Amino acid sequence: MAFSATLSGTVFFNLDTNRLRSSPPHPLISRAELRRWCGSPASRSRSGRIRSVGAMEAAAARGERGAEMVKVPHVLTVAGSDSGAGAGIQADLKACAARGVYCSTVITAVTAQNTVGVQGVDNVSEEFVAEQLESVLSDMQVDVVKTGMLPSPGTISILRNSLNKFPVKALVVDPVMVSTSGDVLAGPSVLAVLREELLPIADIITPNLKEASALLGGRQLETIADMHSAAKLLHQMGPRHVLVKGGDLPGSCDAVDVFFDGERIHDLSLPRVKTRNTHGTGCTLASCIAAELAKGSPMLPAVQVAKRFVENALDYSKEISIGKGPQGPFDHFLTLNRKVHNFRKKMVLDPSDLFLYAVTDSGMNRKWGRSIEDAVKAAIEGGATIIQLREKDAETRNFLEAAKSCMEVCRPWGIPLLINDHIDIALACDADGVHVGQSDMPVRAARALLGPEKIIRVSCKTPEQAQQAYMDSANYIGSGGIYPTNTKENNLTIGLEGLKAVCLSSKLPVVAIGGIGISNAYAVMKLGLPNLKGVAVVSALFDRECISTEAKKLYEVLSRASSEVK
Ligand SMILES: Nc1ncnc2c1ncn2[C@@H]1O[C@H](COP(=O)(O)OP(=O)(O)O)[C@@H](O)[C@H]1O
Ligand SMILES: Cc1ncc(COP(=O)(O)O)c(N)n1
Ligand SMILES: [Mg+2]
Repeated sequence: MAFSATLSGTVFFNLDTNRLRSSPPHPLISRAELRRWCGSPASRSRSGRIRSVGAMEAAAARGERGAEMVKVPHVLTVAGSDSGAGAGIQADLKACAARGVYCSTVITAVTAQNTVGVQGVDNVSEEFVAEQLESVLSDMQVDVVKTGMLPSPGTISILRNSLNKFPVKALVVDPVMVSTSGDVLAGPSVLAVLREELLPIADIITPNLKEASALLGGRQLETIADMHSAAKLLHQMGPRHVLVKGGDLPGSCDAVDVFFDGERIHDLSLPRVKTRNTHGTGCTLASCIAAELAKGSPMLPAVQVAKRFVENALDYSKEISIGKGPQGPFDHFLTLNRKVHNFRKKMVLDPSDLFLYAVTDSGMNRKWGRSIEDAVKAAIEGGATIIQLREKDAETRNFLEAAKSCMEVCRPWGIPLLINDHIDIALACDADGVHVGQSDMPVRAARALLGPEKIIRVSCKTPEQAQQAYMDSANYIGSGGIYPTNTKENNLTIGLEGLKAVCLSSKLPVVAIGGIGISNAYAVMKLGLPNLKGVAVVSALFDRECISTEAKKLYEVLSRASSEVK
């Protein structure tokens, strides 16, 4: 297939001929230089990596060679500012960032707004809207334009002219008119020009019930059947697709939006989240649609993804409290509601946390008829300094529930909780980190998923593995099996000699594991090895009748050994 990527209009690559050329030939950059900068043709064409001549010149001026540029999907939002940052430009920026898309902004109005309502509106002059549009569209490769508050007919005409001059891949029109608080953001004067100039060139319009009604001259919209008719009538005004949003549909326990593509009606339904934090849902939905379109999605999947994103964000944010008014903003990044505020959150590992490392075992808890939360609680009461959940045969859903409950147990004590192997579960319950074995997810990949603040423990049997763990940005090492153990099948026993070799070569703190219990913990700690910060135990705690008593005894033995070697 002839694949010719037009790279910023100046550099072309053709897969058939395998040739790169700059057009016209660049006076400063030779063809060989061009090829070197752009990297291998195969990787570039597949990943869409590009380099414009302008960017190459800038890199050359900085003395850089070989770096690649990546074209990112780009949404331009033309909308009003919300000082409370729940809706408008601010929601658009957050939505695009959350969806991994670059967002530039042309501000049409500045509102003084909070969770109570809109206290003031100051429209940006039409000339200055035009100037912002020219600045962005003439320079940046905008894929999709999304509109929000367009407060005057003149602003709409200016936008239409800019889009004629700088065509984009798609236009998403959210015909913002009234805020959810009931305040007017764009009066009836915009209706005619909106219908005549913008709707006909829109790829999708996303009115809520009030806006659909206003566009249709005050038609009553009270049922889903009304929304179907409205979608069809609005489609006749020219947009390629119509989404009539039913966030405000009275008496429905689902949030139903009606999508019409000119042929088929789709009722898009998701559970209605019970929350006051719905300020900005419309702006967010339209921005997410724009973001998905900018990534290359077809329309219906873009709308479905966007709707799920809004529902998910509302669900995550249902308990957050910002502002005193009836309609709060929500959290686009799904982070504000983590229940960490009252607790000491471990951000980095303190090596002394490794002292008595308790690793749970579902089989043993079952045998003794204990819940995992109770087992963890007892271990902590007895002196365990860190917990690792190792639920080899639990189903993901049950494991996540157990992990969440154990987090509730650990947090008030300031005890870190790690998840064995399952990075998804660690992320979902906001655990302090993970433990990975040599055949699990590689540490680098785990780090990329977990970010810089989570703890990663990796199993190492040899000095080479210990060095690799350090280079891969693990936080510490679990080394073993020190003694033979029943907990892990076919586990090579490295003995105290093996532990010594790992500890002496490791730049990371080490915790010893494997067959350690009350009878031999002393011998391990008594080695007094540099970096050896503690022992990890499974059966010695969890395969005993009284976990907290065993933990206490172990803690005492370890304390005695470590005070003797100091
Ligand atoms: N409580 C809710 N739970 C789930 N989805 C909702 C809720 N409220 C609104 N939505 C969804 O958010 C999007 C925005 O809809 P809506 O609130 O009607 O628009 P606007 O913010 O423009 O008034 C729609 O997809 C709608 O279904
Ligand atoms: C500046 C500005 N633009 C748009 C909205 C609508 O918000 P919603 O997303 O709740 O419809 C708003 N309240 N303020
Ligand atoms: Mg809206």
